[in-house]
Amino acid sequence: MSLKRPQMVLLDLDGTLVDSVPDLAASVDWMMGELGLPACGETRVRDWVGNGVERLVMRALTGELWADPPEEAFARALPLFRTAYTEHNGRHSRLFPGVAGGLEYLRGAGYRLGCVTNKAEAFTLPLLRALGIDGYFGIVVSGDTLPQKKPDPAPLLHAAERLGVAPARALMVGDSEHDVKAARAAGFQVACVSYGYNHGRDIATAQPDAVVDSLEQLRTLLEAAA
Ligand SMILES: O=C(O)COP(=O)(O)O
Ligand SMILES: [Mg+2]
Repeated sequence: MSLKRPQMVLLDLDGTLVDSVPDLAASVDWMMGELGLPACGETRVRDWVGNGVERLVMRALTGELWADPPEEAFARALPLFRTAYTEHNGRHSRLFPGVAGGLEYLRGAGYRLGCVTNKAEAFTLPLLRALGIDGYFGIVVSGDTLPQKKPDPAPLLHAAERLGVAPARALMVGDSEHDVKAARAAGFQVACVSYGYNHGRDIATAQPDAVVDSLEQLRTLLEAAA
């Protein structure tokens, strides 16, 4: 499907701009060690990223995507994870191939840019700075900026309002079904990257308007937009 030319592009963080799994997995595994529990490893953690820090910790404790651990275990685990991730965040996280070129193109072509992530703000801003990409975004909406996270449309609508763009002229670029659902509910167009984290499922099944293999391919997509 071809896109209508947007005025604003909002980019998801984990799995879209940044491969953050090595640092997240190291932090989860340190937390598990402190709790006397077995490590989870990068492969499982990759399938658990995308719904914020609290849900990641719940997934590590239960081994399930949507199960709730006992409250007491969660209350012990969350501060341990936060301590570890404050330490590890950005250490081994890297931009995915094509991100630097893609952001440069988008800025050069005059698109208003924002970052909308479910990652908590205390981790989002240092990570964007560590990777040298904080300067691209006119707005950053983190997982705890508002009471709602993606797949709720509120973070996307908040960014659109702040940047003065109508939802119909906005494009969300993400890696997971939560990005697609949030974009649909907000009345945005949505493109997804094929390389990110989507709980191990092919993102095409979430039916975004387009799938790209690198952010550099956004150029082709946007230049073809009507
Ligand atoms: O789950 C997280 O903490 C971050 O996820 P997102 O950047 O893909 O929204
Ligand atoms: Mg993501």
